[in-house]
Amino acid sequence: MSKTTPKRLLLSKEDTWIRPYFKKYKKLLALVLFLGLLTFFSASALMFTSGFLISRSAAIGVFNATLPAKPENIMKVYVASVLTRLFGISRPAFRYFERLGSHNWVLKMTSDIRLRLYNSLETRAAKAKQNYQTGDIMGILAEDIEHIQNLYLRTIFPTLIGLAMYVLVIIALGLFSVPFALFAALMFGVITILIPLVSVAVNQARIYRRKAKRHELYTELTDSILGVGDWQYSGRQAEFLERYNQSEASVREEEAALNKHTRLRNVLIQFIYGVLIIGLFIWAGTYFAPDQLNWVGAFVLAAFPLMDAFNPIANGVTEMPLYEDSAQRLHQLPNPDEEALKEKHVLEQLPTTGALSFKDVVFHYPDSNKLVVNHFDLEVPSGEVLAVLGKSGTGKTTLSKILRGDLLATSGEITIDGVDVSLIGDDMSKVIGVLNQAPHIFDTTIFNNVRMGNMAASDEEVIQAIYQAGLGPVVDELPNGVHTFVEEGGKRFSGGERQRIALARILLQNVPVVIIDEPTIGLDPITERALLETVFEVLKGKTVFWITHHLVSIQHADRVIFMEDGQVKMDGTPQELKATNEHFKYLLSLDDA
Ligand SMILES: Nc1ncnc2c1ncn2[C@@H]1O[C@H](COP(=O)(O)OP(=O)(O)OP(=O)(O)O)[C@@H](O)[C@H]1O
Repeated sequence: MSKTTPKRLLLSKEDTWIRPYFKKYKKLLALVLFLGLLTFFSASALMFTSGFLISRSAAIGVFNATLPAKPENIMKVYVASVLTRLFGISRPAFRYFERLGSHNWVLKMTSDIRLRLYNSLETRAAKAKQNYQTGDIMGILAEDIEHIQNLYLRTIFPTLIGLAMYVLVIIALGLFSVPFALFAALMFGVITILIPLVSVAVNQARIYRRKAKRHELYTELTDSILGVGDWQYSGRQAEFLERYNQSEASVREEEAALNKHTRLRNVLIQFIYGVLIIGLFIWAGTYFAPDQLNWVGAFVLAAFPLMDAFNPIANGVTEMPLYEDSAQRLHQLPNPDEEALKEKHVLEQLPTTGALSFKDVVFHYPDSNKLVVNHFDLEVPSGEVLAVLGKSGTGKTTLSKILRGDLLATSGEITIDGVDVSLIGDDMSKVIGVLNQAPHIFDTTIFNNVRMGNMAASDEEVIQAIYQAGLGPVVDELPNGVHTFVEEGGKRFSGGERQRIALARILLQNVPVVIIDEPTIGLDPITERALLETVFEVLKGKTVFWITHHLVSIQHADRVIFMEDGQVKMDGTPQELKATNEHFKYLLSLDDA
């Protein structure tokens, strides 16, 4: 949490998350405000007519059967009774429709914001995964968006309605007496303007603190629940509970301080009301002639419902810093509209030939400063088979994940046919296929597993890919052929056969680039060699990024690089390296053996 207050964003011109909805749903907003105004008008009018009715009835003795009632008096009482009934019905009716409208407005708007949040996170999934913990996103969804709902329901609507009532009441009083209207303007001004402003100034820091603590609580709790097994295995459940209870107590402490302030503020507001009501009583008592005293009761009673209109303003405005903080956090997310534009641009020119370019790429995992990829430079022409060798932990797999956009480079540029990989997004599966140690085999038929590579492919194309991947001899032996169920995880088939199913899927995907990350681990040398023969045969023409530890089939590579500490240490054709490089020769001899 920063101590300095950030530049105000909420409802400013730069606000792209909340302000635009005012325009988008402006008609419904105007209706809601109008209904709100009518609700309070009806409430005051109800009290006014009731006050008049009671005083008048008492004065003329309508209920006193011994006194004769004049027809004009009865008429006045009659009109007042009808109006009382009318306002008695219209007040809850307007309230109901105002609630319906305002909640409808807010739900529309928050559903738009949620969608926008999803798009924002989804368009840059890799970046989001790196930059936001799950708890962060929970915090945004649960806290920030809820705050924005409250911003409207508890602050903006009541404040606008309250201020409009304020103006109307002062004008109405001004018609009777300008000095008293000025006095009321001052009193109501203190309640609707001065107290809310002072309250927000006094509580701003505390509200930020409470929000930061609550957010920490969310993040911590989510992380801890996701890793609850670790807490249990390490026997530290008590420590976990202790930490959680401490965080919660600290949030409660802030809340208690805020509640105390709210109680004091409410007492002050009630006191000012008291002064105002007494003032109103005295003024009305002197203003109306002795035979018009029933208006006194009407005026005094009409003032009471105004409390309901003005009270929420102080509460709502005091919460502004909370909303401001939520607005700041939402604005830190990537702007989905801009991202969508970029992606649209990229979609029109999705890579087709597969020329790879790494320029000064640097990467470290968020929890470590070690540069796993360290100022890495490499150009791979389209159609080249590149073998990437190197000791365990030198960053080969990490580099391939950056290439696929699953991880976002800390700095540097990676492009395929000139297109920045981070912009390809969900379309990456149309550009890069992956054959790795553990291909995902779904619990369905061979045919369906392969079809997943390209749902638009025809049956013939699927079958062709299955045969190209060398599964012909296997499926021909099966009673149901390509429609045989693979069983869970493909356990009906051997490791080599599972890799061939994955290979068939890649063939159907028809991608320009394929990453091969040691798919032959665990296979016997004969199966390994046979699989690699098929792989390089069927992938001819594609750019292949082949991560390997040993040199079986290395003759299929056009070029070999050695990685060390996240950099290229050696680079050449297999023939060149065989002639010049001792380490390469040594590895070859190991494989031959
Ligand atoms: N998710 C992760 N978080 C933190 N560090 C990681 C993560 N994944 C990998 N590393 C670290 O990054 C370094 C490079 O790992 P990487 O898997 O890219 O190496 P590699 O060369 O592919 O290794 P191998 O040949 O064994 O597969 C290692 O030190 C590894 O411990």
